[in-house]
Amino acid sequence: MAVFTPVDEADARDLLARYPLGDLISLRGIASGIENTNYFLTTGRGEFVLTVFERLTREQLPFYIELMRHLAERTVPVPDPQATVDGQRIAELHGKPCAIVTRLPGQCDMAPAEAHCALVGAALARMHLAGRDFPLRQPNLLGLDWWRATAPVVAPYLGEQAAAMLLDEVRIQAEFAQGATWRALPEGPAHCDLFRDNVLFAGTPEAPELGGFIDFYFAGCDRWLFDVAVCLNDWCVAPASGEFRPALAAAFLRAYAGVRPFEPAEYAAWAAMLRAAALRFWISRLFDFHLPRPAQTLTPHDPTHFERILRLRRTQAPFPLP
Ligand SMILES: Nc1ncnc2c1ncn2[C@@H]1O[C@H](COP(=O)(O)OP(=O)(O)O)[C@@H](O)[C@H]1O
Ligand SMILES: N[C@@H](CCOP(=O)(O)O)C(=O)O
Repeated sequence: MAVFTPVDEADARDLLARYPLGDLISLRGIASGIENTNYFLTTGRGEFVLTVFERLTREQLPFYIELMRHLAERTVPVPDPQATVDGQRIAELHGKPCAIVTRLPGQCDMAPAEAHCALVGAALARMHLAGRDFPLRQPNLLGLDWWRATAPVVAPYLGEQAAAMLLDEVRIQAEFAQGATWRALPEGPAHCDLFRDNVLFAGTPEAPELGGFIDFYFAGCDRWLFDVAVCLNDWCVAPASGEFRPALAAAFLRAYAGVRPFEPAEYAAWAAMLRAAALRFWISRLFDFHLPRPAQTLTPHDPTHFERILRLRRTQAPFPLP
């Protein structure tokens, strides 16, 4: 359950008094999610999501909030942060920063078909292109520097072989990030966590329509190919083994490349990037599993899933880019 900060109707009314969004009609806590407190908020002007930020500070939020605003303005389907009557998109509730964003239609689909993968691939490429003129810069805060700092912290919780693989992969990724191929990769604002639970679909399972992308709070400027690799490792694999499902991977990559064709450096970097994406989530899952935050009440995600995926990506040829 992801309501860390309880919000009652009186709180919501007080908050809404600062926004031109009409009166409160209903307020309902959202059970899923692991980072923030989220409520569905219905007002006289429509349906919104109220997020109370549990981890991010007010100073860290403008990058995420302005990025969503920038993308929404360019018709990428993402939550649109609403402004108060005095033009602020970040407010405060119970001493924590909060935001009200538009509610996107649909639900996530944890068993996607080719049609879902194609919709997400094309929209991800559109999102990357739409972010090119976004003026704020913030690195992916869970990128290489964080892997280097955190891998030695979590390695003692692993067996000898797994710890050796973890530290070896961090070393390889650090070398890779020093090279000309990495420097030539196109980059810009990236979602960095576009897993199946962060994409909503309307329509029907047979004829899905994209509701949009949510949960931008791990976003940062990174190589666009990293976003593609994060998606491939989640959307296009058999859940038990982590092996690629070729039809899903092909549908995703073809749709992405149909909007933004891959560049030569991206072909050269693809195998390393699939490993980087597996490493990123293996480390964060190990960290959440072995060193949970004091207030964390949720079951952490299984780290061994990404250990398995990393091992596969280190030993098998990658699914080819089109
Ligand atoms: N803008 C939105 N539109 C519709 N549903 C949303 C929106 N934002 C969040 N949700 C719902 O809230 C859930 C948790 O949100 P999420 O951002 O993933 O939380 P967390 O950051 O805590 O992981 C999502 O799975 C989705 O059901
Ligand atoms: N996608 C990450 C966990 C981040 O959680 P989210 O609910 O905020 O997307 C993982 O699967 O490890």
